[in-house]
Amino acid sequence: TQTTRPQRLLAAVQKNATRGDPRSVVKAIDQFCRQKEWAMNVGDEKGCILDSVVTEVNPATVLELGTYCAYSTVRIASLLPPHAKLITLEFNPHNAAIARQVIAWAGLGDKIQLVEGASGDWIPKMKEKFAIETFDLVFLDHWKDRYLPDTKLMEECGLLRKGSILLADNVICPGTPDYLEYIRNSPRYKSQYFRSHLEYTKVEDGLEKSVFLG
Ligand SMILES: O=C(NCCCCc1cc2ccncc2s1)c1cc(-c2ccc(F)cc2)cc(O)c1O
Ligand SMILES: [Mg+2]
Repeated sequence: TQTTRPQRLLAAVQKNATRGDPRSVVKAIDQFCRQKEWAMNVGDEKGCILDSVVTEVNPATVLELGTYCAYSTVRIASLLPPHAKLITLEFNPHNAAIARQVIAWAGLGDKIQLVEGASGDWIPKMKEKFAIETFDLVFLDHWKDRYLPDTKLMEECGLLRKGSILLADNVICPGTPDYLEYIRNSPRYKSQYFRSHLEYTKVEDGLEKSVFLG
């Protein structure tokens, strides 16, 4: 029977990446997406911007909304200090199953907790279920029309502290106009746009980095 794109991406990781070497997993996925099939990973160009934000923030707690095949999950976790924790939410059970195997191949299982379900359901349960106070860094990469409601939900649930960083993918393509409008005009955030391109293409896209001011 026909394989899925995430299954073919996982096969490329298992064929071309070294077990326990997260950067080789990232490289194998980028190679697969450039040479074989496009996939909606943050990619290598925006990935470098992501790397610089992660190393600058040096977060102890990270929330990723939208795992897909765990490309950015692995990319972020490979830069975290020891004992730091990354929680990643994925809605699609098939993608989650593939992501778990990519995370295992990278050897990052002890830093990453993958949770299956919808952000709107899980955000209100974060504190009690995962003993989380607040997140130092949130990477938004899920449904583009959920960035704004979920940011408001994180505020309401007290998951953001003065200095928490939100980093949002795809603010141009596919685009998150209501989120950009809110976050750039709210007195509670200081935002900065990092211009780049849609993964593996020449189409404009970018990351919006916002600091919660409390
Ligand atoms: O949709 C995208 N990403 C979200 C997938 C939805 C997965 C979800 C995870 C989750 C977790 C918790 N609650 C709810 C949800 S929903 C996405 C799409 C494109 C793109 C760009 C140009 C195209 F022509 C076609 C696609 C590029 C990207 O970088 C993306 O990230
Ligand atoms: Mg994205």
